[in-house]
Amino acid sequence: MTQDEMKKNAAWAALEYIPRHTVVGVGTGSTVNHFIDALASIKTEIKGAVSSSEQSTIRLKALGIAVLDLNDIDSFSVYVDGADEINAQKHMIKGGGAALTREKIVAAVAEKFICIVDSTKQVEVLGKFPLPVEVIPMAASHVARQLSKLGGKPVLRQGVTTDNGNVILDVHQLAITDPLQLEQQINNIVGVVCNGIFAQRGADMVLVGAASGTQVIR
Ligand SMILES: O=C(CO)[C@H](O)[C@H](O)COP(=O)(O)O
Repeated sequence: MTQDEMKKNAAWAALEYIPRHTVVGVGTGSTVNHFIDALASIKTEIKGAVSSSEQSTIRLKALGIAVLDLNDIDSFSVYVDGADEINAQKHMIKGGGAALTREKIVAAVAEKFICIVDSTKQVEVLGKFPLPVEVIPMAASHVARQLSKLGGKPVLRQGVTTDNGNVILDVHQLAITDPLQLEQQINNIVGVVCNGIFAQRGADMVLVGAASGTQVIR
């Protein structure tokens, strides 16, 4: 089974956990693209979606799913998104697709975060995947210096501007043994908009697509 087939299995398995007649939170990425396809199959049974990126919005609308403004919604039940890495505590690194800030915002409003991944994303310690940090462009050098002091090797992601008009620093060589603390520490650097550690708001449930079937971790 290919990695993409494992992603697809996890994504379609999420349908079972989507409450009907409500708004659904939708993440970003290739795994989520499969989830959007799955969501289209029940589009008449949901009220619409809140999207975490322009990319997902385009796909949702193309498949006839209404996209709602987060500011018009007080709360909703379920947010479904992928991850670049996830540990046993359901803490994640996200932002490989540069959508981390909007993902964190939409996830914050959801009652439940369902993470859909293939089994290659499961790790013991976060940090092998370079940690994405969204930064105000004029602060990029300052933030890079501060991230270096934390032991990381920040690299500006070339040719990428986020949906919010910012840049991404990918921080290599971090062994993230205390995700909660590092998430907060990086947030405190002036010029940082958001970092890709999702520990304060981790996942509530993980669906792991593997060759042997889809595993549910609660
Ligand atoms: O955080 C993300 C986008 O910002 C994605 O969820 C993450 O990069 C995983 O992507 P994929 O499903 O393509 O492997």
